[in-house]
Amino acid sequence: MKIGVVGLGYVGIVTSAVLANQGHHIIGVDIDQKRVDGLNCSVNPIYEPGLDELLKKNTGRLFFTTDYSFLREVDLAFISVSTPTVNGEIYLDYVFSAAKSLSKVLRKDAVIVMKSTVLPGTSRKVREITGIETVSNPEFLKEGTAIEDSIRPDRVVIGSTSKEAGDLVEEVWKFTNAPILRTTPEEAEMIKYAANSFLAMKVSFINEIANLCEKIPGCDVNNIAKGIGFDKRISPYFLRAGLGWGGSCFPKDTLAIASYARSMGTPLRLVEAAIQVNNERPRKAVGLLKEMMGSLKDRRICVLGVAFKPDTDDTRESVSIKIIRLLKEDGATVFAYDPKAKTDLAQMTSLDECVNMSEGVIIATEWKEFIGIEEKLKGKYVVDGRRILNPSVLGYKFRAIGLGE
Ligand SMILES: NC(=O)C1=CN([C@@H]2O[C@H](COP(=O)(O)OP(=O)(O)OC[C@H]3O[C@@H](n4cnc5c(N)ncnc54)[C@H](O)[C@@H]3O)[C@@H](O)[C@H]2O)C=CC1
Ligand SMILES: O=C(O)[C@H]1O[C@H](OP(=O)(O)OP(=O)(O)OC[C@H]2O[C@@H](n3ccc(=O)[nH]c3=O)[C@H](O)[C@@H]2O)[C@H](O)[C@@H](O)[C@@H]1O
Repeated sequence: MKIGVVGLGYVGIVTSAVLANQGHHIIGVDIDQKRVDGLNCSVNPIYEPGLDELLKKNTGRLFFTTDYSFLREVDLAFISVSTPTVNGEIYLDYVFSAAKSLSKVLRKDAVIVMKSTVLPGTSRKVREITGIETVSNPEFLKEGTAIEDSIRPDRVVIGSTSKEAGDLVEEVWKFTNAPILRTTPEEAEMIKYAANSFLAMKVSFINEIANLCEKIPGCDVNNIAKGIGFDKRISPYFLRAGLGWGGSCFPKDTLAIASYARSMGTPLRLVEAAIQVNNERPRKAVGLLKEMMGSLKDRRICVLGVAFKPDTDDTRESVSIKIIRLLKEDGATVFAYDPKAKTDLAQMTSLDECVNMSEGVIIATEWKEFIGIEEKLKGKYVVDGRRILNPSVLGYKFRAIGLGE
């Protein structure tokens, strides 16, 4: 098929590469000229394991442009533009702007596929604006394992009002062999928010249990997570206690659905509580350090990990960035190291420099590279925010999330 992909970010580039690899011809459109020029010269603006290789392997079937008119002949066009929250509410202008541009160029029998995460009713509105069948096909990939998640998703959700349009989208994802759920567009949109909210809530739940475990001598939240995770009804996933959830999606999606629900007169109290618990996590990390070090004024602190999670260079809503800000507010001099991500807020150094120059260390992201660095950390005040260190090696200048004294 000839497929358009509008919005070349994490989702758009991965979708382009994966579908090109299935033999489709992809025309990717973005408003960012630099991004498009880079992609046409095999310069990938994002880091995602395996993505560079997949893009290179399929260069013959991938074309990137800022010009929507190249989409005239496509059978379907994905919308994968950003849907941020502004003042706690979803901002849909990028989606509607993309839809208007598509309406000027697409064939009337083409299909628009909404991959962006949008509130219930948005895909239907895009259909009204464009006069073109619009199918909701939410994306569930995780950064860091985006290609694998896209090729082998747990399920594919297709929400359509037209059976034929839904069938066309089903045809595209048939290769995944994943269970396919056909729904209304609103149900598909709601499934996406319910999934992200539930996962975020699960993490906030274990983080609250971690807070309690810290008060109980001999109690380690990791063992509690293991113990409850064996129960198939709970499952072991998304029970890693730590410094909370960041990234481009959980924070904005929980806020968007909570605010939407309030506007409908049915607040999502559990989701709101999960957000509140999460908002407290950065201060928690700094608090644990202060419990050991006292005032942080003019003290040198190393933050290990800047990305919101390992295997990505994405720092959007990263807990680490929030921790760096809090440390600076307390007057600390902050150094940071991350294998892939960068920030202007702290002095970026190598791992060894970061640790050696500092009195205190906070592990904010669980990169593999930080596993087994206990020897390097000896003598420093350490907060293990992601539970990757062996507490018995580090002794008394050490605090870990969810570990009772
Ligand atoms: N990042 C992720 O892991 C996931 C993201 N999503 C959802 O997918 C959507 C996209 O997310 P990301 O890929 O992270 O976004 P992103 O911010 O990385 O990329 C979005 C791209 O859209 C472009 N864009 C904005 N307006 C445009 C327009 N009118 N025409 C053409 N291009 C335009 C921007 O220049 C940018 O390159 C969001 O709704 C997000 O919630 C869903 C699942 C996973
Ligand atoms: O809508 C989206 O954009 C995506 O959001 C998340 O994916 P992602 O944000 O890439 O990363 P996750 O692996 O879900 O991690 C999110 C945050 O939760 C934290 N987390 C995750 C799991 C856990 O057990 N504990 C924990 O603290 C991570 O450190 C990270 O900060 C969802 O997992 C995807 O299914 C969804 O498609």
